[in-house]
Amino acid sequence: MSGEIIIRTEAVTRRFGGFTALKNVSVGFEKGKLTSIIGPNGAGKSTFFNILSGAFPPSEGRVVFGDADITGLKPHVYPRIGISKSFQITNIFPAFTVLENVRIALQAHCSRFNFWSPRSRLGLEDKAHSLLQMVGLERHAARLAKELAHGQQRALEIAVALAGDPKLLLMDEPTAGMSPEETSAMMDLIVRLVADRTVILVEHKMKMVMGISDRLVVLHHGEFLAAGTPDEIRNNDEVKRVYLGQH
Ligand SMILES: Nc1ncnc2c1ncn2[C@@H]1O[C@H](COP(=O)(O)OP(=O)(O)OP(=O)(O)O)[C@@H](O)[C@H]1O
Repeated sequence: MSGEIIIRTEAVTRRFGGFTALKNVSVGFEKGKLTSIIGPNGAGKSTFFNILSGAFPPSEGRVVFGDADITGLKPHVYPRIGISKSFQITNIFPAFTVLENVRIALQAHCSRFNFWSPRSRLGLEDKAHSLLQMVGLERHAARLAKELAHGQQRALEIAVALAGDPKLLLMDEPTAGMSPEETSAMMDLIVRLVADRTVILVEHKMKMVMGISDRLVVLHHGEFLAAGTPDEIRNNDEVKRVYLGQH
């Protein structure tokens, strides 16, 4: 690994009662890259993701973003420091149009003063349209969010997550429940997103992550197993052993 590290964990452990779901995990994530966190069922992927995204703090260890220790920072502060996460369609207002959903998200990131000036409102409208273009929903701008197909709702959710122009985007299973066509559209979108920012995702679909990731982090039984490029991971004997018999 040669590039600048945007976020890292230092000896992160997470316990739930007497059970240790994550043990002493230290991982650095490179800036401007797409890194996927993989591992068999119960490996600790979601727990690790939740610690990175601030959903809950580690029992031990630290999370460092840039130079700042963000361990235990409340989730609502994350967008302000440049970290967004995309994992729930509940971020969307179903009875509002696609455009309104993005506009509301943009407004949430504007100061009141700026928002009411006619110039910034115009800017807001343009920005909303360009975000919709980015995620491939421009032609659905006037439709109600609830009328969109599942894959399109996830794309809208990503536009909402991008409204704060995050440096780091965290995605939990972005293609969950998607058809093959929707999965392929989402993969294209994720690759486009990485042109301007860092993306970390958790995903079960191995073929997908192998195809689009710059780097992979493999967890197993709550422990760090390996990190590297898709080729390095594909050829890693320990990883092969862990995935043997799985698909
Ligand atoms: N809130 C919790 N309370 C108790 N145990 C938990 C909790 N969250 C996770 N675990 C346990 O921690 C372990 C790791 O779970 P986690 O969901 O992080 O794994 P995962 O790799 O995301 O799994 P999957 O691929 O099945 O989604 C599992 O054994 C799980 O049962």
